Amino acid sequence: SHAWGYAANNGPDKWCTDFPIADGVRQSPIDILPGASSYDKALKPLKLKYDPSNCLEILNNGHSFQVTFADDTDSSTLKEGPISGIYRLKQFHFHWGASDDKGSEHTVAGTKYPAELHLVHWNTKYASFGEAASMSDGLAVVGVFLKIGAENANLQKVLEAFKVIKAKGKQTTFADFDPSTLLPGCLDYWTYDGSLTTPPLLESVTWIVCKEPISVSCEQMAKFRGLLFSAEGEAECCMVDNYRPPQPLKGRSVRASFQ
Ligand SMILES: CCN[C@H]1CN(CCOCC)S(=O)(=O)c2sc(S(N)(=O)=O)cc21
Ligand SMILES: [Zn+2]
Repeated sequence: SHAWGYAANNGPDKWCTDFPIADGVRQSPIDILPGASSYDKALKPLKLKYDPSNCLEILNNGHSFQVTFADDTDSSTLKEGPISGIYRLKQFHFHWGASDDKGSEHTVAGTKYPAELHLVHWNTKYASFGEAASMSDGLAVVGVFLKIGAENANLQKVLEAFKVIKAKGKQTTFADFDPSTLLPGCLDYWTYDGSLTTPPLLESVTWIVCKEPISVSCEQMAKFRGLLFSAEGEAECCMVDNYRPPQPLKGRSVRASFQ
């Protein structure tokens, strides 16, 4: 069986063949309906603490690009919010479209954003990321929407690395980056129980989606679209539309940390 991707022959509508959980009860992303979400006053503010020295490398994995972090200590963590305990930052990555009218995975009352940032954390009650990824409370992903506007200076360092990770399988060292510079000023969020949005689609994610987007310029979005799904020597295939569409809610409730 050919590897999964986002094309017509291996994209989201085909994933259920190799990953039957694609039709599961807590799949992500979803369309968030603010009017149907319930304010929960027990939800705490997000407590995010990131140490830039934990930043290791940036790589093109053929599905997105991701920045990976050292996760052998509690120096880059997510606490409070809807979760209990300590979750460590493992990596962040993005999803985006071929044009500015699509690209995010979560949508808000049907509105698609041009891109979405995911900060992936794992529950330290488990011995490793790999073990946590298979547990119902194993992962917590913070999602941040990107909206077309002013150039985002905090993205420049990431964009500059693209020239050396253009093709699938390329990676390079990436140091001293503080992912908190990519968070919006207001950390109001929606939260619900979901899954990875790519295979293996594990139903182990507490989703925390920020209401406020961060900005990205259309020139910066053009650079995202200059990355390739394809490896060196293969026919070039632009890395665009690497997003899964919203999935059925199947009775789940979405809580809001704000009124
Ligand atoms: C391209 C593969 N993407 C996966 C890779 N990982 C999963 C691998 O787990 C097996 C042990 S991951 O936990 O880093 C992760 S988080 C998200 S998302 N879009 O839902 O934030 C996708 C993925
Ligand atoms: Zn993602």
